[in-house]
Amino acid sequence: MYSKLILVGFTCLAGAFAVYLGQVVRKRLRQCEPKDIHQFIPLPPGPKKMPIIGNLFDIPLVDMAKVFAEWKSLYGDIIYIEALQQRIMVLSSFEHANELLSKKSYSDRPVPMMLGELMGLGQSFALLRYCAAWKEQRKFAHLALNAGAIKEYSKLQTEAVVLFLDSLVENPRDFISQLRLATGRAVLSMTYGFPVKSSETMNFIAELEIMMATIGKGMMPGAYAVDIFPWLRYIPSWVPFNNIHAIAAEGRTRLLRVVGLPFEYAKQQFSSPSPTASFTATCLQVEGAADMEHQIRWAAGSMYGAGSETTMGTVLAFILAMALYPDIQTKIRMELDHVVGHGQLPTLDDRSRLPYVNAAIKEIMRWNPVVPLSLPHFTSKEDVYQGFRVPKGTIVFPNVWAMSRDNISGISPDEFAPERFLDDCVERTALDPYSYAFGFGRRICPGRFFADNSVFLYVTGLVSTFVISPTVGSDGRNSLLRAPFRQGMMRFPESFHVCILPRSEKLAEELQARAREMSKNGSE
Ligand code: HEM
Repeated sequence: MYSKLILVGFTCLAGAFAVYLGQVVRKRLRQCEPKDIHQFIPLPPGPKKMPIIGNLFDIPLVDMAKVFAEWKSLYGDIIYIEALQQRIMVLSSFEHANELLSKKSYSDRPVPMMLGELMGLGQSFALLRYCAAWKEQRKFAHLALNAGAIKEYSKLQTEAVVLFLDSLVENPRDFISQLRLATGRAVLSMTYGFPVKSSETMNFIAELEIMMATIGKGMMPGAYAVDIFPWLRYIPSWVPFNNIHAIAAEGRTRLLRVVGLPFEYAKQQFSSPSPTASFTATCLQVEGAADMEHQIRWAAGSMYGAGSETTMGTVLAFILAMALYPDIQTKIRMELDHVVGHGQLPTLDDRSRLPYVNAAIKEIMRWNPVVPLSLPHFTSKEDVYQGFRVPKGTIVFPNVWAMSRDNISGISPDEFAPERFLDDCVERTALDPYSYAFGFGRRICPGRFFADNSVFLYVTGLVSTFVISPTVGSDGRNSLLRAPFRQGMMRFPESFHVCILPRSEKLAEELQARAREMSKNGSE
């Protein structure tokens, strides 16, 4: 009897000890995981690092995306570099970018210290970390910019395009600054409900463009010393040669102005008897909007920076392509004349009947993608992918430029050829740029439907009413082939010259009459 009791007691003790031991082992393993185990896993390949500075001198200062694409033949599709402690991974194929950024959902963003934290732009959802505030702003953007909601804005988008085309009749040489104005007008009007052609719009665009220059500079990795050595922020402002605080204060003041003032206008407009449809008005209608005003203000304040220059750069690439490829311009025009009517400005309703135009729009986004390294994502935890370790805190660039260079269709990637997207022209069509040009996963561009409609209206408006050609002179086409491209996060042709002439005097007069009519109907 006693021996039975002892046996049962012993068995219970042994069982309890085994359970305890299991828990200890599991806990230890959890502590090891993932970090320690990952230490033994190799990082993805990349150029050899130097002590302390890493690959600092390997990182190209111009055409970064193109150089990274060339590295593909040396290191493969997943490249890893380090510069001054910053880890960077470049994904050069659509499959890897889609797998990591969309399916595994690397949705965080790296935030530059000067621009994001010291100036305060980190409150804008384009630069917010992956957090509750980002989710709120993102919901607002989805509400006001989804494929159905953007129909509200087609009138203002058409107005901005007509004003641009009208300006070309009188002043074709000024097409770049006129296009900057037009794309800015459309985004501001959509965001806050300003009339497309108004003095408020002009004033805000002037201020916003100054802010854009600051943002353009601050987005470059390591633009300010404080981005690389964040502790510099603690050096007091009275220390000689320390201008960090002065630069930050100036940027912060300007930013608060350009985000705050138009929002106040939109709020007033919203409470008037006949409010105009706009991004802000849509958000203010949401139940409980008063408690979320801060997020609405910053969601709206994100639009100009993200939407104006990207659209402009895309249309500039199209204008360059039309001067370089007159045969393709003729094909687009023939389709427009045939489907919509000679010299008629197409509307968004015509789009589904214009396959060649749609292929040409895809081709602009592929030929010279305006954000060739997209916007960087960021890893908020350790990971292992394809046998490689992906450390926490790695900046991840999807190399859109490399993705756009595919040869699947058999047509050289350097050629501007909409045919590569048409089933009846090639055996295998090229990878659809809508799958990569607007980014990936939860961070995908929320303005893509609005942008796509704008690009359609510019492309069709330009070709149906004007002829674009190289400027007269022996070196016309050659100088276009050497057109300088803006360097930085955004890449687009700048300061190039083309000849833009109306197809006929009658069409020019019709355009002018239409622009006058719009001004009379309350735009100014
Ligand atoms: C042709 C024009 C455009 C292109 C090529 C473009 C491309 C992109 C890309 C590549 C991203 C980064 C996505 C990612 O991180 O994975 C992005 C983000 C963004 N875009 Fe666009 N975009 C365009 C126009 C617009 C327009 C017109 C708007 C607004 C009206 C807009 C608003 C935004 C915003 C707010 C973000 C940040 C999203 C976030 O971080 O959650 N974009 N865009």
